[in-house]
Amino acid sequence: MASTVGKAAIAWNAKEPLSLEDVEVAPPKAHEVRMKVLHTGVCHTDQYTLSGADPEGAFPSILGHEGAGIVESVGAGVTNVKPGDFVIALYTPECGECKFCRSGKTNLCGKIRDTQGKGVMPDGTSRFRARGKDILHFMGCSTFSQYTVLADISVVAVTDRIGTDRSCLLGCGITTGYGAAVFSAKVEEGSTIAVFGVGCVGLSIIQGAVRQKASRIIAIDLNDGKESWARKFGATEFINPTKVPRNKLLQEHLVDITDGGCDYTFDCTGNVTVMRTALEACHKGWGESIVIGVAAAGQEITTRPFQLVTGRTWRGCAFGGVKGRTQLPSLVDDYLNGQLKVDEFITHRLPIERLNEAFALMKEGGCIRCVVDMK
Ligand SMILES: NC(=O)C1=CN([C@@H]2O[C@H](COP(=O)(O)OP(=O)(O)OC[C@H]3O[C@@H](n4cnc5c(N)ncnc54)[C@H](OP(=O)(O)O)[C@@H]3O)[C@@H](O)[C@H]2O)C=CC1
Ligand SMILES: N[C@@H](CCC(=O)N[C@@H](CSC=O)C(=O)NCC(=O)O)C(=O)O
Ligand SMILES: [Zn+2]
Ligand SMILES: [Zn+2]
Repeated sequence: MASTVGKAAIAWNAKEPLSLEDVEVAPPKAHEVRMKVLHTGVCHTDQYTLSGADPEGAFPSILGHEGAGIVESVGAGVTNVKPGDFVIALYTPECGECKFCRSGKTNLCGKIRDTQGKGVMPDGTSRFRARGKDILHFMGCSTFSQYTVLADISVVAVTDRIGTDRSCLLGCGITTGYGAAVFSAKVEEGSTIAVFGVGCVGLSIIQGAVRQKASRIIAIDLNDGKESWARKFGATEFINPTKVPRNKLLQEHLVDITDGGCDYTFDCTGNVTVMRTALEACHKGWGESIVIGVAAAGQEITTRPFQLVTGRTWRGCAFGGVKGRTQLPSLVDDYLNGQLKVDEFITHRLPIERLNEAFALMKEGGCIRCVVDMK
C-alpha cells in the first residue's frame, strides 16, 4: 500500500491558527486502519489543547477527535472493520483484553494510552508528514485531516443510516454527557440534578437525565442565553450564578432550594472553582458530583475533607464511561429510533477550508456544535 495525500489542518504551534496544507498519510501498519474522514465536530478539548493549557499538548500535530468517515484501507490482522465500512473514531479505545477492559469497572482502555498521549501510533512513530517533518497524532484520532490512521481498537463500525455529519458528534460531546448521566452516574428516577455549564456536554447530560426520569434538572450557566437551550433539552430550572441572592454562595443557594442538596451534580466547565461548588451542592450522605470538564495544567481542586466525610462522593468520567466499540452502535440505534437527539446540537456547518472559524464560533454562546465537512 502507498502513502496518500490529503488536506489537513495542522497545528504547528500552540495559540496559532491551524494551517490547511497537504499532508502525506502513510499506509496503515498491522492492526491499524486508514480512515477517510468525512465529517468532524470541533470540541472544546481541541481548543484547550491548541491554547497550550494541555500538559500533554505537543506540536506540530493534527488535532480533532470527534470524527466519522469511511475505512479506506486496513493493515494486516485487522478483523473488526473492512474498507468501505462507516466508522466513528474513538479517543477512548476498547481492546477488550487489557486489565482495564477486563475489569468491567471502567471504559478507560489502557492498551495504547501511553503512545496516544505522546502523539504517536502504538509502534512509537507517526503516519503524518508535512513540509518534510513528522506531524504528531492527537488523542489517537486526528480528525482534522482528510485521511488519518488509527489503531483498529480506536474505531467502531456503525450504520451510515445516521450520516457521518451526525455520527461524528457521537465521537465525543453527546456521548460524553449522555453517558455521564445514564451509564456513569446512573441517575435514578425522581432524582434532583444540577448541571454546571450548558454546552454540548451539559445539554447531553440533561438529555440523559430526562431519559432517566430525573424530577428536577437544574441548569447553571453564566450566559442567560443558555436558558432556552437548557429548557429545550428538558431542564426544569435555570440559574445564572451571578444572580443568586446576595450573601449566599451558589452551593448554599442550591442546598436551600433542593431540601438539602442535589442527588447528582456535573461539572461541564473545566473551572476548578465550579467543581468545588458542584461538590458542595450535593446532598449530605449520598450526593455524587461528577467532574467532566477538563482543567488547565497546574489547576487543582480543593474542598473541606468534611464534605466527603459526610457522605458526598467526588469522581469523574471520560467519554461518559461509554465503551465505544460495545456501546456506540446502540446509541446510533437510539438516534435512528428517535430516542436520542443529535441534530439539535448542530448550530453551525463549515467546509474544511474554514475550520479555523469553528474555533472562533466556540467562544460565542450561540454555538453548541459546529460540524466541519472534510470532503
Ligand atoms: N471528560 C470528558 O470525557 C470530556 C470533557 N470535555 C470537557 O467538558 C467541558 C465542556 O465541554 P463543552 O460542552 O464542549 O463546552 P462549552 O464551552 O460548550 O460549555 C461549557 C459551558 O460552561 C459555561 N461556563 C463557563 N464558566 C462557567 C461558570 N463559572 N459557571 C457556569 N457556567 C460556566 C460556558 O459559558 P461561556 O460559553 O459563556 O464561557 C459554556 O456555556 C470542557 O472542559 C471540555 O474540554 C469535553 C468532552 C469530553
Ligand atoms: N490531556 C489532558 C487530559 C484531557 C482529558 O481529560 N481528556 C479526556 C477526554 S476530553 C474530550 O474531549 C479523556 O478522555 N481523559 C482520559 C484520558 O485517558 O485521557 C491532561 O493531560 O490533562
Ligand atoms: Zn471532545
Ligand atoms: Zn483495553
